[in-house]
Amino acid sequence: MVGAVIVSGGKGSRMGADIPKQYLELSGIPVLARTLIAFCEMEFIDNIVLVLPKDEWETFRSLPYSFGKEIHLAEGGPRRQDSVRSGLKVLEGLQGDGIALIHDGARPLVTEGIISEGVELCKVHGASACGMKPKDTIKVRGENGFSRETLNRDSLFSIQTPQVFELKKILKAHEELKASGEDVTDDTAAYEKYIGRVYLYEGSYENIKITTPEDMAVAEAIIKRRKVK
Ligand SMILES: Nc1ccn([C@@H]2O[C@H](COP(=O)(O)OP(=O)(O)OP(=O)(O)O)[C@@H](O)[C@H]2O)c(=O)n1
Ligand SMILES: C[C@](O)(CO)[C@H](O)COP(=O)(O)O
Repeated sequence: MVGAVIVSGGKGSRMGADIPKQYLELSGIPVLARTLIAFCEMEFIDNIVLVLPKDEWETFRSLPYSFGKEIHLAEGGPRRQDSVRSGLKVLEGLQGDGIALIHDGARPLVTEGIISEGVELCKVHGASACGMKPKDTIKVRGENGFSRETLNRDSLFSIQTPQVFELKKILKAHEELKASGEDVTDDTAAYEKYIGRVYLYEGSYENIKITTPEDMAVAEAIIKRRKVK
């Protein structure tokens, strides 16, 4: 079985909006609804778990959308990794084992191709995550503000979601991570620490994370361009 955990338990503090960023509308449809629709349209996805702060469950249930698949709710935690763990546990209750896709609720422009390629590559390599080569030169900045080093861009990859794993393995990695008290910024880091390597494939420069206000304008422009194409 294949399940998706969509994490939307964050505060959206960098967006600085009056409402949680997942309810901001892009061409009339909330960010989170766009993300869920993308996953609900995929026939091979058996289960969808949405991680949300408990006090947003009613707001979510009152959204005027029928997603065509049951959306199971899990409670968000203080850090992204806590929200992911919470979602994976609910997914384990639903399907026991199989494959788990983990995706940011704040990445509404993910495509069918990116999702299905991630699953296929996970089946071949054990784990996969998409990303893109950075377009800029990447430097290490020293504490005093001066440049310290220029990294070799050929081997750098800016990581996105979905990230795809065997459910039991990524849950084990997250349980170990919790016990260790360490922080990570994505699930590949948890997997690499306790399980093994992750195959990295090309996502899209359009698969952006809605993080700061200008991301909304960029996302609107991408949606308009897709309509014209
Ligand atoms: N405790 C958290 C923190 C983040 N996320 C989710 O992880 C994704 C990526 O996080 P980010 O874009 O950083 O969202 P926020 O944490 O909400 O943003 P900010 O850091 O600006 O507050 C988002 O879909 C967010 O809702 C989550 O489920 N639980
Ligand atoms: C998971 C992620 O989107 C991969 O790029 C990213 O690490 C999330 O980071 P954030 O600081 O929680 O936005």
